[in-house]
Amino acid sequence: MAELAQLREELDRIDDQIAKLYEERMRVCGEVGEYKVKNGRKVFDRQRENDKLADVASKVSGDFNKKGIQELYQQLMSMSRKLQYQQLVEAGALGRLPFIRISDLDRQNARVVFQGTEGAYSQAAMKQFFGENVNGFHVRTFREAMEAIEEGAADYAVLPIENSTAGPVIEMYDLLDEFENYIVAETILPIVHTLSGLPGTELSDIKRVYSKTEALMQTADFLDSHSDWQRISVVNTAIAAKKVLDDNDRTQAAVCSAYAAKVHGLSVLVDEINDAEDNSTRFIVVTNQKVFLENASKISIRFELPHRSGSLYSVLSHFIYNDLNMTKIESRPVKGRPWEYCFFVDFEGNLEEPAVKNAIRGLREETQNMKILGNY
Ligand SMILES: C=C(O[C@@H]1C=C(C(=O)O)C=C[C@H]1O)C(=O)O
Repeated sequence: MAELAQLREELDRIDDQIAKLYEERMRVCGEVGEYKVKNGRKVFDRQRENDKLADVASKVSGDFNKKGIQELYQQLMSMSRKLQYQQLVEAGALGRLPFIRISDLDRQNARVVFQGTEGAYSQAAMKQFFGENVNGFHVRTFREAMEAIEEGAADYAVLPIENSTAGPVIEMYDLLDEFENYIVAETILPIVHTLSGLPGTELSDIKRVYSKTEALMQTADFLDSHSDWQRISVVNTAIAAKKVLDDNDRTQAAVCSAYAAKVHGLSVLVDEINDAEDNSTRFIVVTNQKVFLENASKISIRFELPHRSGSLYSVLSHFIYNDLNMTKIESRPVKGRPWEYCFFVDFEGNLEEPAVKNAIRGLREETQNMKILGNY
């Protein structure tokens, strides 16, 4: 058996050839890139790549090597594409994205919709973003809010997308996918729950506590210290507050925001009863136009991928290669196609930056049904 040093020398000789061939291949890819820039051709050619993978696999023996050379070529072709996308940037041929830059949102005159009722956290988020005097109205469901935007009954909707402790609002991702509405802003609202009741209520009077299931869960430690209180779920924290007022009963209390308590004429009996001190919810501001603020710094996109090993890995390389910081990824099943997934990715950037345009160009060509959900 040969010595290790000897074997390594042999590998070095082989690698010298591979490195030279790699450079030569990339040089030719650059020429292909020039041709494509000149003739307005797409960088990615799926058919050609599939043929190439089949061809190289047929030239080696054994499953292990067939798989290995295919992986290697996927990587090689991905580098080749990146070189060509870079050539597009240099030639100023990245094109225009179908989004219009604006300098401000008209917060004063906007008509804004939120889901829930008077005193809901969504309403607080709306006021936080649009101001106390906002021209707002509420609907019963998230879908109705999306419809109001799509139809133009409202200019903007303020909708929850993620809670710091409970995670994503899954329904919102499906609705963003379904509707032609776009995210133009986001606002993070600290969620501070109170125990509220009729003015003059003593804690010793209370027998029943009403709230939304999630709010009861987020205040479980506090409620556990009053284990004789019965916990009852209703659809919304603000509706719980309204019920306590309507029933005019001191044996009842609600877990709701201080704002909901105020709106429904209740007194805060105990403030800040949530278990996690930093409990907060991220709300998005949605509209029916493809616009983005000039200082926008975060982009949300969705796309589908072929059901093939390595496809997500290959697509995510566009963020790494363009030095873009990916901040979030979610996956959701594709409707009507069992076990296929659509991905929602957030990353930092503005649609006018070349690195962003470059990544989006690559992603659009290499994924299916890519949609920009907004830059905000
Ligand atoms: C080089 C080309 O561009 C891309 C890269 C390929 C490669 O590196 O072999 C193949 C197809 C294209 O997706 C080409 O079109 O031939």
